[in-house]
Amino acid sequence: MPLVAAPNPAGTPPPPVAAALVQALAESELLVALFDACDQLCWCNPAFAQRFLDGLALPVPFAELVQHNSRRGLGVRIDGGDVEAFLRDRLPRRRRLPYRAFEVDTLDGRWLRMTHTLLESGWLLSVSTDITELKQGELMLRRAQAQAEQDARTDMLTGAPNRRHVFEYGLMALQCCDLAGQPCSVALIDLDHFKRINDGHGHDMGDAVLRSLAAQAFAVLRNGDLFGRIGGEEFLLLTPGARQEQALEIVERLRCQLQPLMLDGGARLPFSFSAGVAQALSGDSMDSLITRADRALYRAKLAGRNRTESADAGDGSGLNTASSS
Ligand SMILES: Nc1nc2c(ncn2[C@@H]2O[C@H](COP(=O)(O)OP(=O)(O)OP(=O)(O)O)[C@@H](O)[C@H]2O)c(=O)[nH]1
Repeated sequence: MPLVAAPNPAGTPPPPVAAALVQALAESELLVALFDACDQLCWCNPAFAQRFLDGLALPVPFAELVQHNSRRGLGVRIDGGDVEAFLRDRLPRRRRLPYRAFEVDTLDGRWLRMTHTLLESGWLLSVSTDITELKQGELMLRRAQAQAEQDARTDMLTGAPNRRHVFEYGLMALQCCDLAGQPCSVALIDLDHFKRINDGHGHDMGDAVLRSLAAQAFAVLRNGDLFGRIGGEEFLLLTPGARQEQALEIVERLRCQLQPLMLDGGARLPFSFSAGVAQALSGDSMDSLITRADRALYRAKLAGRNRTESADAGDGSGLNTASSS
């Protein structure tokens, strides 16, 4: 007999509709459960039973259901793993709102989106959907996005921050130091006769030298310092909070301790760099600051390389010379 639409679709369905509803719940992949006013699980559909009942006979108290599934390694993941504390916290809160929707992850690594509807009778209808695949996709997307953001800031050859990131971080550091009345210095670092290394040992060996310099620089950095690659064989060390003399000390420590590249067979390929150090003046941009460091670097190259020169009045800074070789 064809079903006739009920005059009040929200009211009690006629028996055939009620039977169809129960059948639909039985076949559904949704996890459906009904808890009575004393929080005993009184009815659930097969999907829920298969997942959480594991032979438990109904009615079963909510607390027992949680304990049972926690022991089986299938229950809700509980921070700190203290099931009793979880129950003490949750039991009074389960019926505070007429409707709640939330996500939980379970001990077997799956995710559920759950809804709790408090019925007028005081019973609680729980309907859950497995959203594990959705969550995994979301996680992969988040990881890919974080990786893309990291790649956009990183020089792929050396793993050091790239030019864009150095300039962005540098501008921020300049502004912060200026506001705080703190010094901020940079060292422009340029490998010496790098063309000769490329020509004499090959481009790959040149690449290995670039990587070696970056790795050795990371080892001398202080918290808040940044060492990045801003050009082919040109690097910038940014030292927020450091005066010119302190930046000079840091770069000199790196220069004097620089280890040669170890080649196959135990041979060593020594390399060096020259550097120019400059301290920011109020209102300096990254460009104006680097221009002064570049003039100091130029003098270091002219003076024979493998040395560090500091910006002085002649470079437009008005600061004293503090060179080292
Ligand atoms: N291996 C390698 N070489 C690079 C890279 N980027 C730039 N170079 C090389 O770096 C060399 C820079 O040469 P120059 O500008 O003449 O400088 P230099 O030989 O270091 O001489 P000085 O700076 O005057 O001491 C060029 O031969 C470039 O091809 C890179 O990513 N890898």
